[in-house]
Amino acid sequence: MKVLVINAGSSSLKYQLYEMLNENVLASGRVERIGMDSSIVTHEPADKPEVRDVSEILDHVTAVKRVIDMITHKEYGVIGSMSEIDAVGHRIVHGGEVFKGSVLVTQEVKLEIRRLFDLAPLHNPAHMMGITAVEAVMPEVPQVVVFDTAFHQTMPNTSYLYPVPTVLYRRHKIRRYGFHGTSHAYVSDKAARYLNKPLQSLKMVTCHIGNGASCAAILDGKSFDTSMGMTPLEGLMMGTRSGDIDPAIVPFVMNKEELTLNEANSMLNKHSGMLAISGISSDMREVTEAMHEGDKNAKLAFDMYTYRLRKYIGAYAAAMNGIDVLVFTAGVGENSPDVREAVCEGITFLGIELDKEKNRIRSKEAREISTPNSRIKVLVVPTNEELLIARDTNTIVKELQN
Ligand SMILES: Nc1ncnc2c1ncn2[C@@H]1O[C@H](COP(=O)(O)OP(=O)(O)O)[C@@H](O)[C@H]1O
Ligand SMILES: CC(=O)OP(=O)(O)O
Ligand SMILES: [Mg+2]
Repeated sequence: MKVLVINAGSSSLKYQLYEMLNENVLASGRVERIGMDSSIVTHEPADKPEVRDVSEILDHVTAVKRVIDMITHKEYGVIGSMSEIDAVGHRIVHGGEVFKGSVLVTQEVKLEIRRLFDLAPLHNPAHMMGITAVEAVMPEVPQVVVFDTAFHQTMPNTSYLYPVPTVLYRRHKIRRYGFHGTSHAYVSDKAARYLNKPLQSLKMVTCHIGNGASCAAILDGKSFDTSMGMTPLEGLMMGTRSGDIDPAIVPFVMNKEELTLNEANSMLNKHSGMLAISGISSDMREVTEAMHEGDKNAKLAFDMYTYRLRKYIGAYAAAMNGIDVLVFTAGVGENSPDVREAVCEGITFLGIELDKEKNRIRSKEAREISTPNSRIKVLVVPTNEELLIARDTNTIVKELQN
């Protein structure tokens, strides 16, 4: 079976085409700047050179058509025609309390995703555009949706409720949902396999630190707590998101600076985090580089970022009454030895002993970076959200065919 995985954002659409027989990626790529004056299309076939193209792509339907053109192209395509695509799997950020696992797209499912627009205004409307675009271009092809929130639906109410009037939960479903669930699920499973131990027997903290960043406490193989909340704003300090702050700051600043709701939201989501503190960039590479060149604000941003991460790891070790495995993943977690070292060197009392040389080795494989004596195993596990989406899509569509 061939599965096309789509991660649609408001102005971008990323894709991967899988052959599920051997879980090979046939091609991947992205359309960026949808709806802007010049959109950029990047297509990476597995065995051919990368293709880049700048053109005008005004909406998601056109973007999906371009993707199909790319993967079926005579020269740089990887399949003969669109009819070879058996199913499409989508990443959906918010599944609320309704979706506890991946499902086939039906009218009802689409209605539910629409009902969740309120809870994820930046993400879910864009995903819906992806779904309707695929429907328009490939009406016969079954689609499956895989939710970032689903893995965290196992959290106990002590983890997911906020200490605010309970009417807010009953009326508006205000609670912690957590995100990056597909990634936390993938890397925790992979880490247990790497260590050759049953996942259920390990107390794990997984750190998905990319542009968005979240930690999860994994107990008995299930999500027990996670740092993102009702929206992907809570928790760790991120590229442009503040993470945890005193909630009283919001009405205070709105009043003092005469900010609208949108402006306040934008301040915390787009103009905070590492970008705000470093004054340089939201990108950890640029911040680290500036820090090594002696920039004080970059160093402060780096120190705050790693300090806040250590606090969460400590909190989750306490929450689970122990920790056996610490996992780093996503853009920063997989590629920044500086961040991993700063985090691990600050929590040695927990029983972490980092092998500094191993930590500096670059690799795309899952690997251990703690010493043999370290009581807590520290691993770097490259995430693969797309593969899990492809697997779920494959399973659900196969069941449909039987
Ligand atoms: N070599 C590197 N060193 C430090 N940070 C890196 C490196 N490569 C990537 N990153 C960080 O990874 C972040 C992107 O992570 P990623 O998981 O790809 O994000 P997204 O949330 O967009 O999927 C970038 O902002 C960058 O800071
Ligand atoms: C939910 C979320 O924060 O996603 P991303 O890391 O892709 O921004
Ligand atoms: Mg990501």
